[in-house]
Formats: sequence, C-alpha cells, structure tokens
Amino acid sequence: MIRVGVLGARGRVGVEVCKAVEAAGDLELVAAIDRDDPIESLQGAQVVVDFTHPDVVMGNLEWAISHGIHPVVGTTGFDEGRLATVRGWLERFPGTNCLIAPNFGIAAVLMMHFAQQAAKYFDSVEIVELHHPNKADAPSGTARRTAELVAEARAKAGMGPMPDATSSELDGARGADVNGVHVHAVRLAGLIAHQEVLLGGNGEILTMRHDTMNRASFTPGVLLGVRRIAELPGLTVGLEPLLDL
Ligand SMILES: NC(=O)C1=CN([C@@H]2O[C@H](COP(=O)(O)OP(=O)(O)OC[C@H]3O[C@@H](n4cnc5c(N)ncnc54)[C@H](OP(=O)(O)O)[C@@H]3O)[C@@H](O)[C@H]2O)C=CC1
Ligand SMILES: O=C(O)C1=N[C@H](C(=O)O)C[C@H](O)C1
Repeated sequence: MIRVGVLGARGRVGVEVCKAVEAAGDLELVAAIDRDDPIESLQGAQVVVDFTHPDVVMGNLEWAISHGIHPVVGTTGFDEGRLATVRGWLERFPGTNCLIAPNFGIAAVLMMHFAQQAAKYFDSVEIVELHHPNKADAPSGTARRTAELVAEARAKAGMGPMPDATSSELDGARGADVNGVHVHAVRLAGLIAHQEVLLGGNGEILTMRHDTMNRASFTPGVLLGVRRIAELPGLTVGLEPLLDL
C-alpha cells in the first residue's frame, strides 16, 4: 500500500483525486487537507498530491520535500525560476522526488507531444486555451508548456521567428508571447478546460483540439504519478516519461 495525502482535497480536482485514491486497492488516503487545515497532518504520507493554488504551492512543496514526502503536483503557475527552486530543495533532500505536470489528462499530454512533433513543419503556430472563469492563472500551465515545447522544436530545427506584420495593436490583442509563440486565453462560463493548437503552412492549416469533459479525467494520470514517483529521481516535469513518450 502507498500512503497518500491530498492537498486541496475539497477543491474541484482534489475531490476527484481523493475518490480515486480511496477506490484504488493499492493506495491508502491518509490525509485530505484543504485551506486552514494543518499541513502536519501529512506526516505519515509517502506521497502528497497537490491541487491547490499557484500562490501556496511552493510553500507546500518545501514542507513536503523537507519531510521526505514525494510531491505529485498538478497545481500550475510554474516557470523556470520556480522549477529551479524545487530542484534546489530536492538536492538538499536526496531520495525525495517530485513530479510536476501541467496536465495529467492523457489526451492533453498527447496533444502537447504531437504539437511538438508537428511544429517544425509549419511556418506559424499559435495556441488558444479556453477555461472556466474561476481559473487563477493565464495562460494555463498546459498552454505555457505547449508553447515551450513548440518553441524548443522550432529552435532545434533552426527556424526563425514566425511571419507577423503587426505594427499597431491594442495591448493583449496578439496574446502572450511564450518564447516567441503567441498564446491566447479565453475565460468563459460553462467551459472546463480546452485548448487548440493552430499550425499554419503553405495553403494548409492543421488544428489540434483537446477538450476536458470532466475532472475525473485527470485521475488516471495522477494515480500513475503516485505509483511511479518513488522510482523517478529528482524533478520530473510532465507526464511524458511515464507514458514512454
Ligand atoms: N495538472 C493538471 O492536470 C490540472 C491542474 N489544475 C490546476 O490545479 C490547481 C487547482 O485547480 P482546481 O481544483 O480547479 O482549484 P480549486 O480552487 O477548486 O481547488 C483548490 C483547493 O485548494 C484549497 N487551498 C487553498 N490554499 C490551500 C492550502 N494552503 N492548503 C491546502 N489547500 C488549499 C482551496 O481552498 P479555497 O477554495 O478556500 O481557496 C481549494 O479548496 C490550479 O492551479 C489548476 O490550474 C487543474 C486541473 C488539472
Ligand atoms: O485550472 C484548470 O482548470 C486547469 N488547469 C491546468 C492548466 O492550467 O493547464 C490543466 C487544465 O487545463 C485544467
């Protein structure tokens, strides 16, 4: 049995994670913690799953890592600076590992992977992400990561900037620039989480679209991370290596 704690246990995703852990024969839910609950209740857990808020996740990670508990993190808001800080904490506590995945949905991970593979064949790539209006961060972690992977693939292929003659614009009209890839964020009542990657070339457009239909869709990826984290040394970013991608 792997002893699991959940941070953000009463949140939209945390509730689903708790249900999935409780339903799994090889996992034991030993702590279900939300805002204002003492983090010390995590003592005794081997793995902690974090679906909280970008403002609090770093404090949670520092506590868990310094107590030898492997974090499996869905909370977003990670940039290179934050990832470097987490790596530093892990170096101080060897034997403790951490998985940070901007999206635990298997189809979303495949979309990111396919976008990375396709990027070098197209002059232009732009990303449109669409989410529920209660989301704190923009662009989404998934969109940011997709843009980073696309930019990396283009750089590796020796490609320059994308064609764009814009010389006059309202602030924000062209979206956020993530390593040269434009990312547009929609916040709309009724949505859960959706993304389109638009790839344009000579007379052809390839559109990849991913739709999250419910939040239980994240739990198979989370449980995969919980089961594998003890054997993944240091920091792992993204679910790709666990899916042999
Ligand atoms: N990687 C992935 O696959 C996915 C990632 N996410 C990300 O996960 C995060 C959470 O999303 P979601 O579940 O929709 O958000 P919610 O706001 O529904 O849930 C977050 C929960 O965490 C609680 N919380 C706040 N601070 C703390 C704290 N210090 N300790 C413990 N709990 C705390 C919140 O309480 P209160 O409401 O009182 O603030 C709330 O109950 C976001 O960053 C989101 O982008 C979401 C879906 C999938
Ligand atoms: O806040 C959400 O809802 C989601 N957050 C993650 C992100 O920022 O990419 C994953 C998914 O898009 C749902």
